[in-house]
Amino acid sequence: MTLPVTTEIIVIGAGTAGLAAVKQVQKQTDDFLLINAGEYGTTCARVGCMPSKLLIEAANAYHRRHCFDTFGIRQAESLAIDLPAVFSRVRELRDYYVSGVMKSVHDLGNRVVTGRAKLLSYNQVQVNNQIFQCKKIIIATGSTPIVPEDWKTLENKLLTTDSLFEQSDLKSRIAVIGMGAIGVEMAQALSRLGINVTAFSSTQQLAGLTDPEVNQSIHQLLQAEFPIYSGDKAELSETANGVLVSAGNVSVEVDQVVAAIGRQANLKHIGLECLGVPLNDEGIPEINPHTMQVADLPVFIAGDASSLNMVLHEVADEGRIAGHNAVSASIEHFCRRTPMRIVFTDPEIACIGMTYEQCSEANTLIGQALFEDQGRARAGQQNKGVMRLYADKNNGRLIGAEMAAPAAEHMAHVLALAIEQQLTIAQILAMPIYHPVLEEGMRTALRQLQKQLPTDKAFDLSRCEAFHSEALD
Ligand SMILES: Cc1cc2nc3c(=O)[nH]c(=O)nc-3n(C[C@H](O)[C@H](O)[C@H](O)COP(=O)(O)OP(=O)(O)OC[C@H]3O[C@@H](n4cnc5c(N)ncnc54)[C@H](O)[C@@H]3O)c2cc1C
Ligand SMILES: NC(=O)c1ccc[n+]([C@@H]2O[C@H](COP(=O)([O-])OP(=O)(O)OC[C@H]3O[C@@H](n4cnc5c(N)ncnc54)[C@H](O)[C@@H]3O)[C@@H](O)[C@H]2O)c1
Repeated sequence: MTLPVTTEIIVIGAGTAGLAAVKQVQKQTDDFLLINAGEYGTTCARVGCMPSKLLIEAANAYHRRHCFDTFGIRQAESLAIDLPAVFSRVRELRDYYVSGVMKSVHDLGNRVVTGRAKLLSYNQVQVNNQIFQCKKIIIATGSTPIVPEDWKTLENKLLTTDSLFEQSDLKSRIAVIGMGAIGVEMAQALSRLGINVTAFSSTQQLAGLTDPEVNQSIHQLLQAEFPIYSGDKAELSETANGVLVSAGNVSVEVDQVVAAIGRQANLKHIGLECLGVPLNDEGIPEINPHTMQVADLPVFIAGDASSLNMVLHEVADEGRIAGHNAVSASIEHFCRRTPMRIVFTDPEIACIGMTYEQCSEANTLIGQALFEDQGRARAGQQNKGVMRLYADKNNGRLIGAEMAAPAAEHMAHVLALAIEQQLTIAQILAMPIYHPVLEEGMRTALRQLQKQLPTDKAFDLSRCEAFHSEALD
């Protein structure tokens, strides 16, 4: 082995978190190295957010044909899906998104080292038989789909989102195992693309929802499109023709399986044992979510690797916090944003702020809106789903929301801002809401909350002074 190479900062992992950390580090110094193993281009652009949304867009576009007749558009039955063409577009646009990331990595020039990093101590990293000595280490190694050892023998009958978007065609019967965000998104998309999908969920709760009303609503809507067996862990065994999926007393034979049973942090073989801090069952040390620091060591863990919140905007924040603290004279604490998760099913699922489960029953009021009869939703044949808003009984503030509703992705952002700003229901109702928009549904839920509060129920508008002009007053 050659003499150690010294550098100020080492960032391990060129994903969204790692690249965000590098950007932050570059504000102070160019004395850093970015070490990456595996493919460049980030999980988000390569095999995550972007290709999954591309597949969903194609599936939803095709699915719209079911309401064409209602709109007076005929001969929808002559439309057909061309799966190879669908996947080809997914990859073409995916490659475009990836190329943007590749350019930013390329611009880092010889600051980038390709190879698998392993920690030797809190200030030494080994890559390709070379030792690098540094002052601070940022670990942003991402996560990997969980695949039980005995499922791996199924080889190409078993897909994950790492392989799904590489397919040029799919077999006709697919089981999706796990109904978290990935499972519900992919099961609905594949079903809408004409695949005979059967879904399995070990829990009754879909996509992390905790509100039983919202969960029941989306469960019924999805169940109308494909069967969902929930409550038991699925087990797989190979058959001559495919795979037998068994859960409780249900057994279904399929051609292929998509495993969506969660993701695990890529920390297993990185050598965290050398840090001398306790590791949990998943091999993860305690990480301060406001600093991203591990204990009081010069080591930070950010992004999916931290397992704190595997969604992109949080992952990017964690990278920035870690990068900032790695080059700062002292460790700074940062507030985290209002929690927000959006799952791109139709209707979309969203959870903002406190979940139903986190709200105290004694201190929480609930306002609800059903979208079945909502004006704009009916106009667009999107009239399904429910929104539930939670307010603090004591101060009238909005504290959380769960929904499965059309355009939830947009309403979620408005609600997140309101929660972040600690607005009361009366203050939120003071904003203008246009007509006819889906947000009028949200106003229904807000008004329901307002009626339960001891504040002014009569008017959404606040009172002002008279103008003392006959014409205006
Ligand atoms: C199918 C799917 C859909 C998703 N959809 C959404 C969505 O709609 N919205 C949303 O907000 N989030 C979504 N996510 C989550 C989001 O994509 C991830 O949270 C995010 O991409 C994780 O970024 P990261 O930087 O932590 O990891 P990554 O982008 O995975 O980067 C980690 C990098 O580290 C490298 N690495 C690993 N080990 C080592 C090592 N020992 N040495 C050197 N390098 C190493 C890896 O090869 C990789 O290049 C989705 C995820 C998936 C899988
Ligand atoms: N729209 C989005 O924001 C989005 C989309 C996709 C993924 N993601 C992120 O990716 C991460 C991973 O997503 P995920 O859906 O893979 O994981 P998850 O942990 O959210 O869900 C996995 C589900 O599989 C179930 N399960 C586990 N073993 C099972 C078995 N043997 N049989 C049946 N069910 C089983 C679990 O009970 C759980 O409900 C999430 O944390 C999410 O943050 C986000």
